[in-house]
Amino acid sequence: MISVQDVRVALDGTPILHGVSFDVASGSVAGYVGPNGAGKTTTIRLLTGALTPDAGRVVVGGVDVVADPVEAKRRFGYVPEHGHLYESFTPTEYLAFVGRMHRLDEAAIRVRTAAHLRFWGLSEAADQSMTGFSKGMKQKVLVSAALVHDPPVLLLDEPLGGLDAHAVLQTRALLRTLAARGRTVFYSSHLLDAVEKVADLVVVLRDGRVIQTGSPEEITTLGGGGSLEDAFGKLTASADAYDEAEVLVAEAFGEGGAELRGQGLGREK
Ligand SMILES: Nc1ncnc2c1ncn2[C@@H]1O[C@H](COP(=O)(O)OP(=O)(O)OP(=O)(O)O)[C@@H](O)[C@H]1O
Repeated sequence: MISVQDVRVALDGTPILHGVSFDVASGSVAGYVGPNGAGKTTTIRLLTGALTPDAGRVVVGGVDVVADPVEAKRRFGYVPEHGHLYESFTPTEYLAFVGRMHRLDEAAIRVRTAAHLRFWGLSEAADQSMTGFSKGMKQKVLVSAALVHDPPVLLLDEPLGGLDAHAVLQTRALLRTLAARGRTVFYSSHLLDAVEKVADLVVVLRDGRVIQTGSPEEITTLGGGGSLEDAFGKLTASADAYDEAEVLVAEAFGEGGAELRGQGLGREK
């Protein structure tokens, strides 16, 4: 489970999170969504212990991240937005390296590495240097590395970067399967349709505050029906994107401006 209670953080003297609270039960997937700059990555940095809150409490896998950072780190796997892996390694070497850091025995490392690489269709590339890997292939290795020690909690920051349609489906199936087996999944993303399809719980963040928490159905109902994307637009009070695009094109190309607001000529049918 994950519990974040009344967390406040300032960075360089600027308050970024203003009393953020939410709970994610074991066996569920939480989608953490919010506009650019809302504070999603800052929250993940708190969950991983990379950042210490100025106030409040952060518990991951039942362990207080500030009080016992070493034990907390054993409880989660983390897929960062811009993950770094040692590209001169092969996937087999890299996953073994990560597994050894977690003190797994060699037999467990072999079994888990083979299973993960087979799942992602990377068995044939298992012993190739990752230097020439595509972004998606590297992302699959990063997800595998986050899971190699079978953590009770999985933290993902925009995990779908570079993944093709099939890999997106696989990721969704993997997250749902992990949740069904009792793991806790925390999934931060801008991709609302992806979140809608996988999450039991959606936490909507805006300007460093949780403005809504509920199932995808509850959030869309609160937003007046439609898709999670529509509800998100209303909840986060973002301007009508089609109106804004109209004004941009008009202003940038000298065809007038604000009077076009509301016409939304390019609007999808
Ligand atoms: N080191 C820092 N010093 C000062 N402000 C920072 C620092 N890091 C982030 N911020 C600010 O904190 C706010 C939240 O940033 P954060 O990266 O958590 O947002 P986010 O929701 O992950 O955004 P995005 O969706 O664009 O990745 C932003 O306004 C950002 O400018």
